[in-house]
Formats: sequence, structure tokens, C-alpha cells
Amino acid sequence: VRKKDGQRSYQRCQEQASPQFKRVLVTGGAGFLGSHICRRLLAEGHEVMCLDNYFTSTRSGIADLMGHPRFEFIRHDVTEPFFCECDMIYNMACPASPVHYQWNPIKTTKVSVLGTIHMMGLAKRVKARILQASTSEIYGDPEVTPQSEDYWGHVNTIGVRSCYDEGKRVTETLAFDYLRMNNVDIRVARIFNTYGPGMHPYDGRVVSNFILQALHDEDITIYGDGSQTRSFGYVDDTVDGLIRLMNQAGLPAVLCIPCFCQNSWWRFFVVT
Ligand SMILES: O=c1ccn([C@@H]2O[C@H](COP(=O)(O)OP(=O)(O)O[C@H]3OC[C@@H](O)[C@H](O)[C@H]3O)[C@@H](O)[C@H]2O)c(=O)[nH]1
Repeated sequence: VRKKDGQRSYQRCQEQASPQFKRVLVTGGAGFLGSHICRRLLAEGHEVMCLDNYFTSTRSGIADLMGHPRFEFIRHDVTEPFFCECDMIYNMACPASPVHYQWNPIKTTKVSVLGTIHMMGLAKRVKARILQASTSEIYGDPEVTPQSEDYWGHVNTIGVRSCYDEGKRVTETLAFDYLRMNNVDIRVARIFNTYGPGMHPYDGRVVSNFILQALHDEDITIYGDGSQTRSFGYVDDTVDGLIRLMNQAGLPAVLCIPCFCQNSWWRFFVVT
């Protein structure tokens, strides 16, 4: 504000900020789910800081967001500390496709463990609410189907999927220890197999593989005997669930998204 004598005065940020609009940090914000979260938050009027190192994502995935007045991209690897002022954190950074997370499994474990320590530490420091992305893979090779939030899982600690499964289990442990020790306002979402627009054609997961094979008139590759089941989530519904989990009080601190029964792929593809 310019006063009569020509001097400038500045209102304090807290006075200017509308309480309904938040400064939100989205790690992995250039990725498949992260970019959809950024878009939804911008549409709701929030200020979005998108943190990503393009490990499994590309600039083109968020090209539509660049230049948006409330969008800021920060190229950064969450395995290194990061500090900023924010009200909410969606900690989404981690390769999610089995092909990608097994490519450098030590890095995958580091992203989960160090990335979560850095983001929980930041949430504690700036008193931000934090949503930690977990996964259906924390159940490992489950003995119970469908899995509910109170099932503890059946995980191999030394298999090729362990870097992701165990890494994500530690993210949950860290979240709850930051809650118990430092009263950090946490949310944990166990995200199941998500598909939809913006998914990389060579993501390597079953939905994009099958679609690509069908488009190229190639044989569909079914690993194993095809008796596996998955709970598939359309990306808009998954983002709805994540945003509601973040915003609502009184929901369980851990939530499976989507939280309906497991389908065989055959049923999924026929129904969809
Ligand atoms: O071409 C393919 C790809 C996959 N599959 C099978 O399809 C099933 C689903 O495999 P995907 O590669 O899509 O991924 P998964 O469901 O195992 O895990 C995924 O979903 C849950 C997320 O939280 C994880 O990030 C992600 O790893 C598996 O049983 C897999 O063996 C095929 O039969 N053919």
C-alpha cells in the first residue's frame, strides 16, 4: 500500500491471506497422481508449490501448469532436505510402477525413507498438515482379500518388490511416530492401482500395458496364471479421496483409496 507521503507499507502476510486458500507443497507434483493433485488444488484457488526431480516424470506432463500465476515448480530431489513456508504437504514423491521402482531399488527406499523424514520434519517445523502417500503394496502378498485398513499385511522383506513395499511401510511408521512424538497433523492414504489420463504409455503397469497392446493389435501379456486381483481406481476418484482425506476432520488417519472390493482384471476390463 502506498501512503500519502510516498512511503510504502506492507500488510502482514497472515492478514492478507484468505484462510480458505492454502499454500500447498506437492512433492512428486510432476508425476501422474501429483500433477492431477496440482491441477485440482489450483482449480480450488490454492497456491501450489510443485517439487519434483523428473526421475520418472517429464516437463511435458505439467506443461499446462507452467505460467499459472499460483503455480511454482521447484526442481528438487526429496532425498535432500527442503524448507519452505506452507500450510499443507502432499508427499507423493516416489516411483510407483514396479518397472520404475525396481530399476534402482536402493534409490526407491531412500526416496521413501529420507523423503518422508524430510517432509515430516518440515511439517513439524511449519505446523503444516501432511498427507503421506502409501500403497496397497504395504499388504505384500496378502492372506486376506479384500484388505481393510486394520490388516497388517504379509510382506517379503528381501524380494524384488521389497524396496517399495518396505519403504512405504516405513513411511507409515514415520508418520505415526511424528504424530505421537510431535503431534504432526498426519493423513496416510494407501493408494491402490490408479489409472487415467496423463498416465505414461510406457508406465509399465497393467492398465497402460493392456491398452497399448490392444491399440497395437498385439497379444496381451498376462503375468503368472492371471488369478491375481487388484482394486483399480480412476485418477479423478483417487484425487477426490486424497483431497477429502486431507481436508476433513474425523476420518481415520489411514485410508485405503479406493476402498471397495478387489476385481480380477477380466472383470475390470469387461466392466470398464
Ligand atoms: O503387462 C502386464 C502388467 C502387469 N500384469 C500383472 O497385473 C497386476 C498388476 O500389476 P501392475 O504392474 O499394474 O501394478 P501393481 O498392482 O502390482 O502395483 C501397483 O499398484 C498399486 C500401487 O500403489 C503401486 O504403486 C503399483 O506398484 C500384477 O499381478 C502383474 O503381475 C500383467 O499381467 N501384465
